[in-house]
Amino acid sequence: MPGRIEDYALIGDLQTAALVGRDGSIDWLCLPRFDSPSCFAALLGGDEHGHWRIAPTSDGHAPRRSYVGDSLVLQTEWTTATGTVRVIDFMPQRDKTPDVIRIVEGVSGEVHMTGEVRLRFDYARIIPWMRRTNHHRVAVAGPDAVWLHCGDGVRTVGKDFATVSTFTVRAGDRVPFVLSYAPSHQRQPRRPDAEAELKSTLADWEAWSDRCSAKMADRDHAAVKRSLITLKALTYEPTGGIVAAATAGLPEQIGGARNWDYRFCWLRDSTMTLSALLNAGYRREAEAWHNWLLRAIAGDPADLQTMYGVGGERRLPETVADWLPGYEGSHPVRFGNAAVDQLQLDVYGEVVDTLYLAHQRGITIERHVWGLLRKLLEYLEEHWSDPDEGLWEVRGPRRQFVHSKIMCWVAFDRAVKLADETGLPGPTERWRELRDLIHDDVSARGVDPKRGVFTQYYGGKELDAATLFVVKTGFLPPYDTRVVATVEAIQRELDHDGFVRRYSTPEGADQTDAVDGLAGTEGAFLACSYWLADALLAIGRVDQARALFDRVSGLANDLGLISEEWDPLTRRQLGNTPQAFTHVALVNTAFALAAAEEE
Ligand SMILES: OC[C@H]1O[C@H](O[C@H]2O[C@H](CO)[C@@H](O)[C@H](O)[C@H]2O)[C@H](O)[C@@H](O)[C@@H]1O
Repeated sequence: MPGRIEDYALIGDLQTAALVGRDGSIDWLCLPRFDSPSCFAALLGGDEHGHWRIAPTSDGHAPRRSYVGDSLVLQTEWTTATGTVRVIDFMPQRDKTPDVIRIVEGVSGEVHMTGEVRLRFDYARIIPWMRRTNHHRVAVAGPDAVWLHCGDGVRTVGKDFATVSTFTVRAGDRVPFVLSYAPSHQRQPRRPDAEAELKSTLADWEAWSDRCSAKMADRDHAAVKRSLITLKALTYEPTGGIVAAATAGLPEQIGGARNWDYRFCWLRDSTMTLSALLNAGYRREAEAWHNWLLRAIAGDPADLQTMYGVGGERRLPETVADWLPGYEGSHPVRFGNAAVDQLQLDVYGEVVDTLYLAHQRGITIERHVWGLLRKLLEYLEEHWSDPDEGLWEVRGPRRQFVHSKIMCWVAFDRAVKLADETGLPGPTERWRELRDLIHDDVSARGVDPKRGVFTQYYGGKELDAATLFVVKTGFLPPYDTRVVATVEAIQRELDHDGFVRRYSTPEGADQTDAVDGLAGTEGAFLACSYWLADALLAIGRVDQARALFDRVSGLANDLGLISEEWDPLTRRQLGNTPQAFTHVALVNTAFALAAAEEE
């Protein structure tokens, strides 16, 4: 049985990531990439779906955990009746093969430990063939091979298709375990020196963290730093692509059907991530992502997708893994994501906005990039008034979503600014006209005439937290009465016990007539809670913004990690974890608060 979502820690090597539970069990690991099939998927079922636990044989619960400094090296410490033991978990930034290293360290007394590795390939569909070599156990099936080295002197036995070890650590002992992946047709990969890798992994992360040049309030420092490290950990180093989260299938409602695969690069999520990294001084990441973007979207502008694979792949077909029970019975479990085929017009605005931010931070917009941008805007000129699935990726009918239109306005607005500020040639008069046309259209059709608030879609009555972008993007000034009325209405009516729902979902599990076309309901959407704090700041309500920011950030687990949503009733995190969208929003609100509080 997996732990609670907030029980998990993240380790990773900038190409993939693993989730480590409080009980010392790695319950999620996909190799060799974020979006590869898993070899540990206990998270979406139980131990039988693959896991690797190392923990004291008895008293194996309630450990203390922390990351070592500003790194992604995790240490979990248990105090038992006979002594204290620490397990240090990390993945070295990759040289050739992906490695997971676990060093068991005796702190005091002596502790009897049990290790159990149950490898299951292809999302737990395949039990690999295990064999023993001199120093390793190797698991092979189809294209994959995993090599496991258990510390010198640790005796292992095969039991129920798992490798089990029992050993005792005494104060001062350090017992390394190494799991390495290689394609099965290749030779055994080089076994890394665990202690040397620990040193260099710590040094890599500390050096990266030291590059942060952002200003923030002292009280927000730890949360922001951890969020930035998490965002970096979600970046696929070889290409610069940024995944929305490390996991697939974690539910937006426990036991519900809203279980999606987030191990892809959404233009929306990654442009926001990029802004946060740029604002924190991480220019190299910005340049890498910028290049990833240009490769990913190259071609016909009509083919622009909402999301891509980490290498820029375009086909991400959604399949149901009916052999997996799902997290606490939340099924179906889906791999791939059908939202890839949707029309989400907001992404045009997000892409142009990010290019504008990059330009403001000194990154040159090259001529071929400008050419691509002009083509995108030609396409948008023809299509901005089409209905779409919107940023919430509804699976109901397409609508005229107000947020999508606001972001189309952003696309033309930023293009005009870019042309004016760089001197790059373009039909700026036409872009100005389109910008004004969209503004008029949204003002006329996106506001409830009775209440004077922005609605979710043209002609609707419902609210949508995404309309807070009306002030975030500069579409309207903060003192506009429609802005203030919308902020107050969202604060009041989308409230979910002090947090914010993204839009209203009907109660009851069998209703599929909701705008999103999905059965069931969901928790408070944490990014939206931060967006409300941003909007409150914009309209001068700094104290309310601070209180909301602290409340949301207080939901992070003991390691500073947050998933997509929160259920205030059961007080549990929900959805994929850790989620870039939430951490980005945390970082951006912290920066905005720092500026407002300094004033
Ligand atoms: O709620 C339905 C949709 O949920 C997912 O999308 C959400 O996550 C994306 C990644 O963080 C984010 O960009 C989007 O705005 C969110 O709505 C899921 O990926 C969709 O397939 C699903 O329809």
